[in-house]
Amino acid sequence: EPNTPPKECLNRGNCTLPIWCPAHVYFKESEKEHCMINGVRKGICCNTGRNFMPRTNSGSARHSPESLLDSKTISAISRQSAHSLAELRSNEHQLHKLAVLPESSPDFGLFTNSRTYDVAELAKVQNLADQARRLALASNAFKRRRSLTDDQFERESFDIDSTPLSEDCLPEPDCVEIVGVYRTSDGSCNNQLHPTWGQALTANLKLLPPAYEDHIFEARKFSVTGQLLPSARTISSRLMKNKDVFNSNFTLLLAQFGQFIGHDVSQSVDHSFRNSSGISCCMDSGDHWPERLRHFACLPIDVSPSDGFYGRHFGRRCMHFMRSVFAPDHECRLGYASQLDKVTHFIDASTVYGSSVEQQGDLRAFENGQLKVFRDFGRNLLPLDEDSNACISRKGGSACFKSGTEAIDLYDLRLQEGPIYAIDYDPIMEPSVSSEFTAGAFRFGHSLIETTITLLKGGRVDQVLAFVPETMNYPSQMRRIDVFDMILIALITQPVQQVDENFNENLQKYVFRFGNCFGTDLISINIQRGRDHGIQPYNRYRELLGLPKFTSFSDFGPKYAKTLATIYPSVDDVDLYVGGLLEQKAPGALVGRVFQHIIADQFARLKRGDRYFFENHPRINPSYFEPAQLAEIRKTSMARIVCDNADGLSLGMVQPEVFKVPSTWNQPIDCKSNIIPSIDLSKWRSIPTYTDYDDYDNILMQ
Ligand code: HEM
Ligand SMILES: [Ca+2]
Repeated sequence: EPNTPPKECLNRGNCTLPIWCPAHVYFKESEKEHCMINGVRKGICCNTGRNFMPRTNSGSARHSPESLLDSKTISAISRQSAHSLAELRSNEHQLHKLAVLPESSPDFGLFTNSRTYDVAELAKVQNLADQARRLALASNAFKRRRSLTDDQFERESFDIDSTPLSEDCLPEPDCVEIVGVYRTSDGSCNNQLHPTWGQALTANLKLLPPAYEDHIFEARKFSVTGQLLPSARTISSRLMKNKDVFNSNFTLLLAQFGQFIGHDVSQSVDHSFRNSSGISCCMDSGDHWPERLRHFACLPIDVSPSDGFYGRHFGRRCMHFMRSVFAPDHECRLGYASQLDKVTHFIDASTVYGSSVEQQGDLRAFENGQLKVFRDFGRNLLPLDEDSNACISRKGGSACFKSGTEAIDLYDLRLQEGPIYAIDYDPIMEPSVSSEFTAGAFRFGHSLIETTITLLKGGRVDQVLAFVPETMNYPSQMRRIDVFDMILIALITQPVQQVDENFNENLQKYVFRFGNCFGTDLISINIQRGRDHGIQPYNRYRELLGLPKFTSFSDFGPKYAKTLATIYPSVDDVDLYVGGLLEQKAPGALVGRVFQHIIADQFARLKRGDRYFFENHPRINPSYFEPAQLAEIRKTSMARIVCDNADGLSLGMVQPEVFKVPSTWNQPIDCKSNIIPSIDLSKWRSIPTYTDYDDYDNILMQ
């Protein structure tokens, strides 16, 4: 840089990372004021916009709709949106005779993956979905009546607190009732000013105002040139390949743990009929439903007649895709729709324990604080689920067993020296999961997976299993006594694949295939999910991060330029998921800059926005750990967790860094060795309590 920006913001706002200041993408270059964060990172001076984290909010316009419309009109809008929803529901009722997903179809598998099982939870989800849709319909009516521009609607916010529309706002949890020593099971009351932040069954946030076609909730459909966008399947089939390209540094455990964390923080829910059965978005014949018979939440993917797999072999023209349900806005405003996250956004092992008091009750033994277990050949497995259908679900991580089968506890994996307590809790940092993360960047993991997992026994190949469909949703494999160790060994030794345009063929053709000739295409689903969640095209995120925008397809590199140009009308149309997979890798990273920032932003939110983060100081975190306990926690490692959870049948040695393949510097050692330290639980035996934190700090200093 010819001239380094000043350390502080001289004229306006606070110095923040560009990703936390979406409003800057609206500034002209000459209006942008740069600054330095901690003297090392270039930041931007920020004080305006929505969904962003700077300290001041003075630049953003907040209106009450009453200042723009009289209360009679507001009431009319409220009635009208209730009426429109009722109409949608009555059409849905008609469809129920026609368009129920057959349970044997691959699309049913996809649906069970993103549905909700528990009757009480389903009712809650459907209620919230209705509220949110009414608000979306009201937003639409409001925008039209007031002739608001798209731009105004994106950047300004319209409080509806004191209007009849507020009936559909998210209810505030009553935090006073809760004795706040530990996390609540649904994540509520973590943030004391915004008790719904991070709570289960609340909205994903958006890093940029969404790219909805109508700026409110309809999925993006047209190119910036005005032409139709290419179908998600066209992009998948023309651009994505099935070559094996390994990354010989990292092990499959990295992918597995990534998926585990991903599902701890986010699970979207597909629309279903009121009685929980699946809605079919394509006719059994493989054609699209005529418009009038298509459910309002269906967003089926076009399949071209020349499609080499679904089209030519199976005569399909339509790929099932159901939209995620919406959630009401956290702050009771009119505006664009956001999607509902069923689980607690925080990293809190909700994959294991569930995201509500009811789910926890179901899993706990209520004896010595332990979980219920299923004793199988002398091993403790998770309890079996009475619902055999759950076998093809993602309920709590995996299936047939209640909750997750992943027998790993969540510990922080850094063995680092540093201040005893973290000091960066930030009560204005919204911890919610972003759509960009969960419906885009964090699905980079799908590219890591190779076709098979090889199980070894005594150094010989015992079984070669295809990830899809032979391991996915077949947890009964786990009951073969020696399989668990063999899987663990494979996870810590087999390398992942590179994050790129290459995918395991099964993920592109046979996901949820079961007994059928074909399954669904996860890559098409990911691209369509991005459009469903209103994720902006890739280039907008370059802008958001302060990176130069791509001006032509050749900026993606010669390898992709030609193919991209035959698919997309403009470089400004490239979907985030696609651009993120193709972008040049950042130094030392598995992914490129844009995915890297979106992922880093998310983990920063999840840590800094979580009052109960385990390292937080007792002043902040009421369930803090004693320094001696923290020291124990920090001793542990993923290697120790693998060792301690193995059955000890064939797994007796692991390399200290299990996310990396064994090497000269990372040689397998005996699980009994204290080179892989264990946690000393005796430090939890006596729990001193401090009433005065200054005392506490004095003890720390000694
Ligand atoms: C064989 C391995 C895997 C299979 C078959 C698989 C399959 C799926 C499916 C079917 C969905 C739902 C798609 C939709 O309806 O939008 C999904 C979502 C997702 N997957 Fe994977 N996945 C695998 C591995 C991974 C890995 C390794 C990661 C990350 C490192 C990952 C991250 C995610 C995320 C973040 C979501 C979105 C969750 C949500 O918010 O609902 N997956 N996956
Ligand atoms: Ca969680």
